[in-house]
Parts: sequence; structure tokens; C-alpha cells
Amino acid sequence: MKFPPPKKLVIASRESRLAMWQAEHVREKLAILYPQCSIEILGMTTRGDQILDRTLSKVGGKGLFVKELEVAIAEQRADIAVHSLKDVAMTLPDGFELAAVLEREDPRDAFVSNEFDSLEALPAGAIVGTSSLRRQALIAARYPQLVIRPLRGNLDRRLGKLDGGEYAAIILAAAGLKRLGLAQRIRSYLPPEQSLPAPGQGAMAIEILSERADLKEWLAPLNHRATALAVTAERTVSRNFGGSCQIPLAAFATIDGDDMRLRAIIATPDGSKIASADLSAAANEPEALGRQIADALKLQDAAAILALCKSDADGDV
Ligand SMILES: NCc1[nH]cc(CCC(=O)O)c1CC(=O)O
Repeated sequence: MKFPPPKKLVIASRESRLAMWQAEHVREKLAILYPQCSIEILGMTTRGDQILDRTLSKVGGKGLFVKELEVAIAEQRADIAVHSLKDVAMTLPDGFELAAVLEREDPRDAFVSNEFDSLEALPAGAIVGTSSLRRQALIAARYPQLVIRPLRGNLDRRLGKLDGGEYAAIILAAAGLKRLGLAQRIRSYLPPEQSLPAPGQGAMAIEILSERADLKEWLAPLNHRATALAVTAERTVSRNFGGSCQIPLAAFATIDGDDMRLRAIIATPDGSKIASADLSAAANEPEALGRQIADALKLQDAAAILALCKSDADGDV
């Protein structure tokens, strides 16, 4: 140990119930490691939380949930920021890095409905709520008879809209529901074969200023190696396609002993064209496997899919 234990730490977090749960979870872990340390949570509203009326991918994407927290760190109002890794841009701004990735919760998508048990059980024309381009494309490809409508807002708000009767069913990440004690709302799980998760889904990450060697040392025990390797592979795939959330992209890695299996999909938003790849390699070289999967997708004419997605995005102002 080069640094004495911390005396005071401030955690920046969004104010949604899920974000606060996650920040509290990190606080508890740090309190066990550093019982003398006083740890505060600084809750803040981000632009991503304020913009509820437009599709997020059209107004700036993932960075919107993270920027204000990074500003708080840069201005030294906070030491660390706790994020859902899924919401963290593939390339961090200069001077920032992820100091730890915590053990992954259930990475699957969940089917939530008050009336129906599964996507298969929905009648033709039923309205399914999701604003994720990935979920939209994968559902449209398999269930063309269903109607997909946008659904934004925090988890409670989305569940409220389902209960209000606007949708027959909605799709949410199982991880968020489980963390908030809402697992009883899950009617069934979408297996990865049916709805391959987004890069980083179910994992939390802690962001710091790269220059804070003290924080790197203090946070190292929170890093979960298998999760960190898996999400590195997943995020490498996304980065190879520009790292934006304007493309329906799924990437999901699992680790078995020394081996990693990485599956990825890119698609057009309407699900009419899909490229998928499934490869295994040594778990300790996640970036190589991520690049290999991206190359395998590109060989399936991913370029044509990307061009279609691009013209879609440009067409809608
Ligand atoms: N895009 C919002 C978001 N970011 C992280 C989660 C859930 C928790 C997680 O995946 O870690 C969610 C909600 C959802 O997709 O249903």
C-alpha cells in the first residue's frame, strides 16, 4: 500500500432511484473496506434525466447521463462517479478512466406485463414499449406482428406507463428491476439467444480522474475481474462501430474458466437486416476477441446495415 486509507470520499450519482441504489451499494462496499472514512453521496440531475420527450439517441446519446457527474469530478466536488456501465460512452473524455467494474447482475432483458407471460403470448398488434434501438430491432425481427412504441424515463416512470394501460408489455433490463426489489414484476426473461444484451448491461462502473493514483489503489478491491474482462470485449465491439447508440448493437460475453465466448449483433432498426457473430478465445485478451467479432460482423456486410441506420438517423430531425 502506497497511500494511507481515505478519510473522506464523495460519490457523484444521478438522482434516479436506481442510480442512488447503485451509489449506496458502492458506499457500503467502501465503508467495509475503509471503516474510518466518511463517505457522502452527491445526487445530481443530468440532461439525460431532463429530456423525456425525444428519443435519446437523437439528442446526444449516452454521454448525457454522465457529463454532469464528470464535471463534478473535474471541479473536485466529487471523487468518484458510479454509473450503469451501459450508459457510459465507449470512449471517455481525456483525463477520465474507469477504476473498477463491479460484479455483474443478471444481464438479461426482462419481459414485464400485467396480462401476458411472454412476447410469444402477445396478440398481433399488441404494443410493446422500449426506446432501445437494440430491443426494437431484435423484437421486430422475430415478431413482426407486434407494434413497438417508445418508452422513456426512469424505471418507476416506465412501470407507471405500463400500469396506465399505454402498453401491453414493456422490456426492461432485469438488473435494474432486481436491484430495486421489483423482480416480481418480471413475467419472463428474454434469453440471450432471443434478445442479446447491450454492451455492459447489468454491470456498474466507477469513474475517476486518471491522475488520482490514490483512488485507483482504494478502488481496486471493488473490481470484479471476470466482469471487467467481459465488458471490455463487449465495449470493444461497440467502439469498432463508432460507439454510438444510434445503431442497434448487442454484444455479450460470458466466461468459462480461461475461455471467453463473445456474441454480437448489429441490425437495422426495423430488424430487416441482421449480422451476427459468435466466437470464443482466451479470456485474458478481450480486446482481440472484440476486434475479431467486429471484423466478422463487417464481413457480413455490416457496412450496408450501418449505412441504412445512418440514413434513418439523418432522416429524422
Ligand atoms: N438505459 C437505461 C438503463 N441503464 C441501465 C439500466 C439497467 C441496469 C443495467 O443494465 O445495469 C437501464 C434501464 C433499462 O435498460 O431497462
